[in-house]
Amino acid sequence: MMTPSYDTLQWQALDENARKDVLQRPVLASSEILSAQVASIVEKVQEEGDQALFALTEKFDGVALKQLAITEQQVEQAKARLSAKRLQSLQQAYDQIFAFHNAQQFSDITVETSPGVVCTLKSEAIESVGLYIPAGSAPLPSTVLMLGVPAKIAQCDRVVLVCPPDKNGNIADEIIVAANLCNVNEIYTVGGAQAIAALALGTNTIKAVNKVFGPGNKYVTEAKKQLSQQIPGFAIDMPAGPSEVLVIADDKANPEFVAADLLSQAEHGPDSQVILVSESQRLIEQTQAAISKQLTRLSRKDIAAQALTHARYIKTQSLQESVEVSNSYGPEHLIVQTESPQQLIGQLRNAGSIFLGAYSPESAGDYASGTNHVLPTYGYSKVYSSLSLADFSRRYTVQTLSKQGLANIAPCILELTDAEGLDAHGNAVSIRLETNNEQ
Ligand SMILES: NC(=O)c1ccc[n+]([C@@H]2O[C@H](COP(=O)([O-])OP(=O)(O)OC[C@H]3O[C@@H](n4cnc5c(N)ncnc54)[C@H](O)[C@@H]3O)[C@@H](O)[C@H]2O)c1
Ligand SMILES: N[C@H](CO)Cc1c[nH]c[nH+]1
Ligand SMILES: [Zn+2]
Repeated sequence: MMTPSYDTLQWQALDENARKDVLQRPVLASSEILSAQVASIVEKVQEEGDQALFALTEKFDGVALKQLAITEQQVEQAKARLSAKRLQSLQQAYDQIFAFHNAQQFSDITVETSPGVVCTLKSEAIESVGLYIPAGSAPLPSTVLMLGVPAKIAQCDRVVLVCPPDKNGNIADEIIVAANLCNVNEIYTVGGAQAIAALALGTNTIKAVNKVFGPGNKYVTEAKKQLSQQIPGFAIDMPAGPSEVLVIADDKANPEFVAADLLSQAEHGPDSQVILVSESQRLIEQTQAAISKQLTRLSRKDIAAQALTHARYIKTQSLQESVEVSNSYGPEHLIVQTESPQQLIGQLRNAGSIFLGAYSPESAGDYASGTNHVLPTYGYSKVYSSLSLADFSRRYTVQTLSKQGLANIAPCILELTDAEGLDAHGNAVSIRLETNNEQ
């Protein structure tokens, strides 16, 4: 097991460059090599289609698959193997996620911006969507619900799920059953960058989709980025990479709770990043002691210990300064365990999902409170939103102007077409007002 780092950094003592270094994501260090590796996987899928999917699965997942598609019979078998308790928990999580996302339904917005000028904002489901479910390190059925529930509510025509195989070539029963709860139409056993390439480019077996959703490791995230830049009309949800959590805690926080929260994300993978920011030296030291004690009891202690080698413990001068550190890092998850966390809402910026108070662990949002756990990482929470129902549809506008409505705004339009020197635009307005057209 690797030795976690327990250095405490005094924020005040760091200059601007040192502060940037401290808040850098660990995975970005090798980005050029990563980009070349992923580009060659994408090229192989483009050239060889299904054959590449089988070959790359054998190379990276260590299994020789006979087929990619999961059959209806396999879905029924997966259901039959799960215990009643597990089925009931999947159903309960589904119901709560459904409740929160169903409340996000869009209604048309119609505004008569000027007499006779009627503008409407409408929404329509994206036709075909691909859901990436990570399973390299741990199979994540909870992610199926986070992606499948909004896709179902949005009524996307075709919902395709991809997931890497385990060492026996299988997808976890819980993933298949969760997909079935969400009415997913197709399930394929393939993961990594090659799965994203198949969804974006299409192969004989896996037809291309319009948009790919879901988190994944650095290969998956890089493939999403590259393909969305290369293929016109193909989109991705967001860069949702290795998990991150930043905890702001004050002197009154329970160090055992804080340690448990940090470990809960450290166990995702060696690339996960966990950060504690506090103005209390005592709380930091007690949390470090609690981490080293709790770590030894975890089944994934080796993975968590690796992530803890780049953990950060940052001592600030005040709660206000802790908030500033968090805002400049832009964490995927932000947990606030302070005396009055509600008072910080409004000041807390750039976080994908915020958990307030001692009894709001991130695990609640990861599984079952109802919010979405697919969230921007790498600091993209500064510009991307957490996943929601809106991501599964597109908005478009419709407008209708009466002749009088057009006449009312014609002087404004003509003045501006003149300013831009675009006569044909102006003509498309004036020709209508000059013509006696009864239609
Ligand atoms: N941001 C979010 O919202 C969110 C949510 C859930 C999970 N996550 C993150 O998702 C990630 C899941 O990662 P994972 O690895 O467990 O599963 P994964 O399914 O993302 O990746 C596994 C695949 O990676 C490919 N791969 C492995 N080694 C490779 C190599 N050397 N070269 C090329 N391809 C290779 C393989 O094809 C394998 O199937 C974790 O980092 C977790 O923290 C993020
Ligand atoms: N914390 C992850 C997002 O970063 C989501 C997850 C799934 N299962 C457990 N956790
Ligand atoms: Zn998690």
